[in-house]
Amino acid sequence: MTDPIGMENDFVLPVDNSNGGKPKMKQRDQLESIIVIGVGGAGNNAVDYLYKQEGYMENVGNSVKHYIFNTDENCLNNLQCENKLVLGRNTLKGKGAGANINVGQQATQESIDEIKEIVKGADLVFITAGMGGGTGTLGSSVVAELAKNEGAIVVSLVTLPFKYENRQRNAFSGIKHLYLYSDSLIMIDNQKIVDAYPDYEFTQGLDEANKILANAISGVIKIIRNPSTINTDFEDLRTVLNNGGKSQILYRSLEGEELEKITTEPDKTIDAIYEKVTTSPLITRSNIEQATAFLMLIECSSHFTQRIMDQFISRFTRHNGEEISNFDDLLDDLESLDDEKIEAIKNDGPQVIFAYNKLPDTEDNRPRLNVTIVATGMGTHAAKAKEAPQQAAPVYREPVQPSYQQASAAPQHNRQLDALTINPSSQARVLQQSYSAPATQTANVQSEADSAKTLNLDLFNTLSQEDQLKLLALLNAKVSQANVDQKGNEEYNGPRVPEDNPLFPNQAAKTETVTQSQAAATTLADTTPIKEQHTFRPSVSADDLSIDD
Ligand SMILES: Nc1nc2c(ncn2[C@@H]2O[C@H](COP(=O)(O)OP(=O)(O)OP(=O)(O)O)[C@@H](O)[C@H]2O)c(=O)[nH]1
Repeated sequence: MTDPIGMENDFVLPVDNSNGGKPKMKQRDQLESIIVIGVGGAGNNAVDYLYKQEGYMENVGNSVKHYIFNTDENCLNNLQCENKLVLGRNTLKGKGAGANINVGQQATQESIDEIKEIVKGADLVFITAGMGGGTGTLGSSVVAELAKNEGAIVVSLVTLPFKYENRQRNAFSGIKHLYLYSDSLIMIDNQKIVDAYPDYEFTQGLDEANKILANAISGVIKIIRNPSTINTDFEDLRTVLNNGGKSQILYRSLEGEELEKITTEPDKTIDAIYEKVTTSPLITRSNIEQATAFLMLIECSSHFTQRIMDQFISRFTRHNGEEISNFDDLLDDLESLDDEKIEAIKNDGPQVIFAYNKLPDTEDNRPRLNVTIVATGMGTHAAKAKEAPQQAAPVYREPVQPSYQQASAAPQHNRQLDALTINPSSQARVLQQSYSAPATQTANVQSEADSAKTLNLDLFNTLSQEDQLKLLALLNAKVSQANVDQKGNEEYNGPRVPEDNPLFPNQAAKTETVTQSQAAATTLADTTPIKEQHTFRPSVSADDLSIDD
């Protein structure tokens, strides 16, 4: 059946490189370890879909290990993938988890030793699962956590249930956990299949979702495995995913009519291509215009000239072609090019790492384009700031206004309070929810001689309520400013390179740190989810406060 809205993808396959030769694969011992794991029925089907695609195993999949995990042994036996693991076999005896997410989680935990062995030494692990069912919903996050503990990049691709299944609560419980252990989480909304393909036969509709999952997986593998004229590799993927924020993987294959006017009306055609690449009828909202880094593989026919490539990539990076004003001056005076001047050069827009491959010409000289994109940084502070460049000081998130602030007027000038300084580099354990701090907590107060003496925060309770309000308001302002300074430096200079940003620290550990600190002292304006909190929260503890007398 033809695609009714003309937007779905062909399958991703490697292409000949521009020299006309076959792509040369790396030697086996040079290869990163890539593993694809399908957990539960939907996850198993997505891996099976990959298997069945003509050319996938020969061209992409052979250097990758594929596994299907399920509590339901029958389901495993009906699929082609030969690496199968029955989860919780001792307890469930090969029967399914019966839509019970706790049963699925326990079954997966029962098989933890086998899973650890499978993900041992992995560099990149793709996990696919259907959210809402018993096995994949929480089983996937158990697998993701084990993979992350191995130091792997974890890319999770999941489906959200149809509305009529009434499994949304389970589904979001799964997403919440999986998000913690995933460097990238791609969600396909099954309900959107109904809207986009209402007349498709049921399984054919499901396959449209499976196709997107499969394309995302094979597209990323291609980006890091296949040599091209301009090459990208695993480390590029690591850099881009290390950029933080939400990420999205997009793939689109276009040709014929869709690109007919690429040489005569490039602007219009590029707008149309952009629209098609960035909107998929099934993937949940991507907000790709907020991305702060892109990894792209562009495979295209000779119609894509230098000028058209410039226009096309700039469409994503929002680069408007304006010259950097002082660029020539800098070039003319290289001898005086010091660190300060280099620091002042603005990288205006998201970073792009791209691979390029020329597609062989067809007999009828049809324009062709395959584009695979990993976009990251959506929903981050930097991305928001790009949307609102007029803001003088970037704001990470809308803090919930604490009640004490709503009640108080703007803080009055107070020499002692004004001199308050904050060390923004410490972990988040902010101010007490109530004004009375535990007697054990202290703040450092600096005398004029700059020697620190200690103020017991019990003293805080001796202040009048008005002074307490002033102090708290001022602290909050200082925290925001410190955060702005710190994050501004880190995030406005483009994506962080791995050296600056420890690679994928154990997310579980992160969560624990924040949870402990939350227990120690509840933050004043705290309604942010744990992961976001870890990333964006102002970081100040009572121990980090000092007051210049
Ligand atoms: N797109 C797509 N979605 C599927 C497919 N199979 C199942 N789903 C969805 O995934 C959800 C979970 O179903 P399964 O993966 O079969 O469930 P499970 O994780 O194996 O859990 P149990 O069957 O309870 O052991 C369902 O509610 C469906 O919404 C599929 O082949 N394609």
